[in-house]
Amino acid sequence: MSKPNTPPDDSTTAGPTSGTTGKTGEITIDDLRKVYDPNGEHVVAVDDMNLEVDAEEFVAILGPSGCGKSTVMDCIAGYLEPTAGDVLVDGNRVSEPDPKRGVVFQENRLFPWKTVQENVEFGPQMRDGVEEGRAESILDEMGLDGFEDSYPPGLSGGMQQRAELARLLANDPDIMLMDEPFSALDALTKEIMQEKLLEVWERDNRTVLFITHDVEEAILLADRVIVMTARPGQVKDVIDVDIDRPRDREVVTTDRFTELRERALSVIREEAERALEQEAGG
Ligand SMILES: Nc1ncnc2c1ncn2[C@@H]1O[C@H](COP(=O)(O)OP(=O)(O)OP(=O)(O)O)[C@@H](O)[C@H]1O
Repeated sequence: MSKPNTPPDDSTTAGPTSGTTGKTGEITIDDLRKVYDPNGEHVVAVDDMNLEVDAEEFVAILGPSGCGKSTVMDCIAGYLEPTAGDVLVDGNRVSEPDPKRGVVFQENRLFPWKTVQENVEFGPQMRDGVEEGRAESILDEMGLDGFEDSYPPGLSGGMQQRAELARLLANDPDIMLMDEPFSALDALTKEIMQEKLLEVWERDNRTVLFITHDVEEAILLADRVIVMTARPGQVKDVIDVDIDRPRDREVVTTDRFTELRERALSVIREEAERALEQEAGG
């Protein structure tokens, strides 16, 4: 990648902060366009996408399948270079991955040949060394006390995702980029993970960008829900989730939650139908 990236890839360096707030983790997506061109196919995944995410905000992204959600996230992570436009974090153009922008996918990226604790310590070890007792305390918080020496393949799906979250937190990220992180989990485990994430976020206030297909999950967790259009993806609707925090599962039974869910569903339905028409049209 050719574009300059101002902050060095060093988590010990105090990075620039967001304006006058002193907070870090502000994301600016500015006229983002991403075109894939495998075998000359020219797939415009995202076009004219604009979005500001405040430092420490929790934003969920909903949208029809294939509308470019993961593409946007991969550009923020620094895995993909935009075709046009910019992605800025705290005012600096993103051009490569950085542990300050931690990513969680549906399938974990744990090393199967390393123990849970070794996985959690791997990131810090590669940079400035492991702080005594830190991995243990994060694992304890994730409910993995006693599983430090287990190998990931021997754990349940929910425990693997908790270990994945612990691995991410060990890097002390400003931004957590989460791409359908709980969608492969059973309903109960998913609820437990949502509560765990809310607990961690409400305490640490890191910026979270959370892709999901689950409208209830988006509204339960986020400050704002962004609904994207069918491909090429751009922002179709922004829903402010004006429900008090801390939130618990009871909020899903409230009238306000139902109103927000209906609004999100109707916008997504419209865009999902457009996406289907596009597919049918080739
Ligand atoms: N590496 C690639 N090469 C070619 N086309 C790609 C590539 N990656 C994604 N695409 C296409 O770009 C579009 C957007 O894909 P993307 O994965 O960002 O969408 P998404 O909204 O995350 O989808 P889903 O909800 O199904 O996960 C899709 O049409 C997809 O097929």
